[in-house]
Amino acid sequence: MSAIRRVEVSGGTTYSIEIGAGLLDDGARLARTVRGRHALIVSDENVAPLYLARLEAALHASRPSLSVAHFVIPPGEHEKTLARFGECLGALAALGATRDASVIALGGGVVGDLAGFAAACWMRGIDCVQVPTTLLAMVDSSVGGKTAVDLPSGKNLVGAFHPPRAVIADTTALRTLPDRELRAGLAEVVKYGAIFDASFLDWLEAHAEALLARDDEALAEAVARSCRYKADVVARDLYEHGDRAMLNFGHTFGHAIETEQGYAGTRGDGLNHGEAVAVGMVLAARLSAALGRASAADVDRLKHLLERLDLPTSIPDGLAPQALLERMRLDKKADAAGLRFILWDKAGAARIVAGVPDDAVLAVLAAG
Ligand SMILES: NC(=O)c1ccc[n+]([C@@H]2O[C@H](COP(=O)([O-])OP(=O)(O)OC[C@H]3O[C@@H](n4cnc5c(N)ncnc54)[C@H](O)[C@@H]3O)[C@@H](O)[C@H]2O)c1
Ligand SMILES: O=C(O)C(=O)C[C@@H](O)[C@H](O)[C@H](O)COP(=O)(O)O
Ligand SMILES: [Zn+2]
Repeated sequence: MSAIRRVEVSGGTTYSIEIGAGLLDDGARLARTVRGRHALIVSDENVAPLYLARLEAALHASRPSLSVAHFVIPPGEHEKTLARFGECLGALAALGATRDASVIALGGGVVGDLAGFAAACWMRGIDCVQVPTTLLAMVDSSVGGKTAVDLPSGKNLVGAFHPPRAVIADTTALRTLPDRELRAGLAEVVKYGAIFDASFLDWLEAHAEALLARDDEALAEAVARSCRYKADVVARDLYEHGDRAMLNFGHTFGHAIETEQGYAGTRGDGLNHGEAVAVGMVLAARLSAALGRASAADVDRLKHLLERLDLPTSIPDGLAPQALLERMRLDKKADAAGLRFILWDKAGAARIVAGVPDDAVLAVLAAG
């Protein structure tokens, strides 16, 4: 087994993110994170045939007394719903899950958000162990404790902050990830450089080809560095009263696109989350430049890097600017005073900005 990278997350609850090849088969490591007698593994129909039996076997070998059940949903953002959340709670009830039970989220961010929210709510909160299998989930959604489901009216509108008990990321799972989903994860990786550290953008520019070619070392390094950026801000601001909102760079635009497209991304006829964030980051960067806050050169740099990673950088056809603006009004950063955006001062430095005129936003949306 190659070296395991470990990132500690503090801020209320403390837990470890462990990143390495082969961790899915490390039953002892998995079992150490699971208290009690019951564990419900939540997964989706793409991931379960690949990894569920392995995870169950590893757990059983290490803790034969553990009562393990699974709840498997169809794949896709359109499944991150209150209805599936209810079914997941039903699966916990059928298992007889007590307050020391665990939910194990085996999959991408959809599974992680849904399973995490079920864990947050079952008996007012039980453990959730995140076992991310997409790049996006390894670098972002498995960390930090944001859990949620979508409503037709907006992304992640029903949820809770519920930090995981542990995150165990087996990087070999990335070998089966479709190219499109790998690229989607890279969008959130670029986000960390864009908001926190221009030197990480340099690193990404130097390693773009290696990442796309799934070089093990480059991917593991990208995961670990991303987790460190996220752990750092989550430790300071778990509940997103301040700096954590930087992680929403590109998301006000991106979530509006996903919602307006009816969460069609993973069904193939819309943008998935990472793709929508890629477009959203370019729009947020353009808005920053339009308001005199960032240079055109930095906007071009970001766009060029995303293009090299084969990510979309413009709004898909058929989405009206006014409709997207209306979607943004349910963004969770908005308050009684209106919308707030994460804007750029320059590459590697972002801030939350209120009072952005609708006209400026509409102009950016109209330019695509
Ligand atoms: N909670 C957070 O902080 C946070 C952060 C970022 C994103 N998110 C959420 O995460 C979701 C997006 O997550 P995602 O990009 O992982 O999408 P996803 O969960 O839909 O997974 C993408 C696709 O890859 C498949 N898949 C997963 N792992 C695989 C593997 N190893 N091999 C083959 N196929 C595999 C899935 O079945 C799915 O079809 C969105 O709902 C987004 O809102 C949450
Ligand atoms: O962890 C965070 O904080 C983030 O904002 C990470 C985002 O990448 C993620 O998409 C998150 O789910 C968005 O949160 P929301 O509060 O805008 O729904
Ligand atoms: Zn995101």
